[in-house]
Amino acid sequence: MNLQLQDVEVRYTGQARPAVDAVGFELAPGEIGALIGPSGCGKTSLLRAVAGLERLSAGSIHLHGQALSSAHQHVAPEKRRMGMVFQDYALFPHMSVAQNVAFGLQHLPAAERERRVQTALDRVGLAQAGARAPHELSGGQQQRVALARALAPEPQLLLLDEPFSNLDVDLRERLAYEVRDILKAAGATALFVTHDQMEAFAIADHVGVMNQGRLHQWDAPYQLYHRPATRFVADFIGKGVFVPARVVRDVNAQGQPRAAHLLTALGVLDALDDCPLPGAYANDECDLLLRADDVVHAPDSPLRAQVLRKAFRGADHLYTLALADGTQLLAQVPSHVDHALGDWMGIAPALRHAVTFARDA
Ligand SMILES: Nc1ncnc2c1ncn2[C@@H]1O[C@H](COP(=O)(O)OP(=O)(O)OP(=O)(O)O)[C@@H](O)[C@H]1O
Repeated sequence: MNLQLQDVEVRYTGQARPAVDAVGFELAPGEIGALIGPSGCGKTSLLRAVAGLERLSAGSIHLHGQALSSAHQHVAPEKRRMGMVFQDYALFPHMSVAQNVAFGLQHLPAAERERRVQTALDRVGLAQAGARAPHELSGGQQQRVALARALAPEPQLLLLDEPFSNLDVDLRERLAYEVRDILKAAGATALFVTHDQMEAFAIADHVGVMNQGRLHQWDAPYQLYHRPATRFVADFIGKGVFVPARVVRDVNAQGQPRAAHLLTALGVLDALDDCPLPGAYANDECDLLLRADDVVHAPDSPLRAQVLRKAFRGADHLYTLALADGTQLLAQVPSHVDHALGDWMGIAPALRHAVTFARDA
């Protein structure tokens, strides 16, 4: 196992609560991890702790089995063999692109240094740019040079702190996919922080969702969206609402107990994978997560909902709807289905598995 964090805690003096609170996860060699969460959740503090720029008050960090940080031990940042990429590129303006990339390679013989610089520039698609000055390059190209500089010393772990936040939206998205390809081609193990979940999903194999210092879930993007472990993750990732549901099991015509199903304002939801069993929640009452793509447009459906709001998003509309009993839903509907505010439209539930949580107090 490459990077291993166990019960990591970071405390700043004068702060009542730890900035990072009992966080643990593992990142295998060649994997890319991302940390996301609302502002102040502790993701930057955690990344800095891995880099050795913050000390731990509890827990431990290991890389390739070597202890780097604990409450009693602290390997200096420059001894950790980690590369870092920051949001502001931090290229040296008076050096050429090649000199920037060679910066961490001074200990190597000239020929080897030359080879590493060329390989790193090749990897980021800037093989011809070595002699140019940083200011002659676009923002995206400068960020790729910063990536080449971090990759050139072949670090055991690459840390990226909001690497795209200074770039415009179009470029960010393109560069995010490119960076994934570059890191995978280099076989690099990387951990990065971003506030943009789409970016995290585009790049990372595993994404950690943090809130108030705690890591709520460390999982593949698909799992975060479809199997959120906590109500916070369900809320933070993707669009959705919680609707009250009751877990029931009744008998079929032959008197056999049927699979458990859910009673909701949308009707009876059955044939669900992973439906909770009766008794899973107090009084069998829970809240069901309904994603915008769990509710589909169904013109002939007897289930009708009124359009409260709609947001045009190109390929689809995101409708905010209300059932006759006032229950609000979100529905992602192809944009040619164009209802006016106040219209009643037919809808149907289309979920395959139930994500439920204890009823919010
Ligand atoms: N040097 C510091 N001294 C004291 N408190 C700090 C320090 N750095 C961060 N904090 C506090 O620790 C908490 C976590 O901050 P951190 O910067 O890690 O969060 P973040 O998730 O990266 O936020 P953002 O997305 O806004 O950068 C916050 O409450 C912050 O105010």
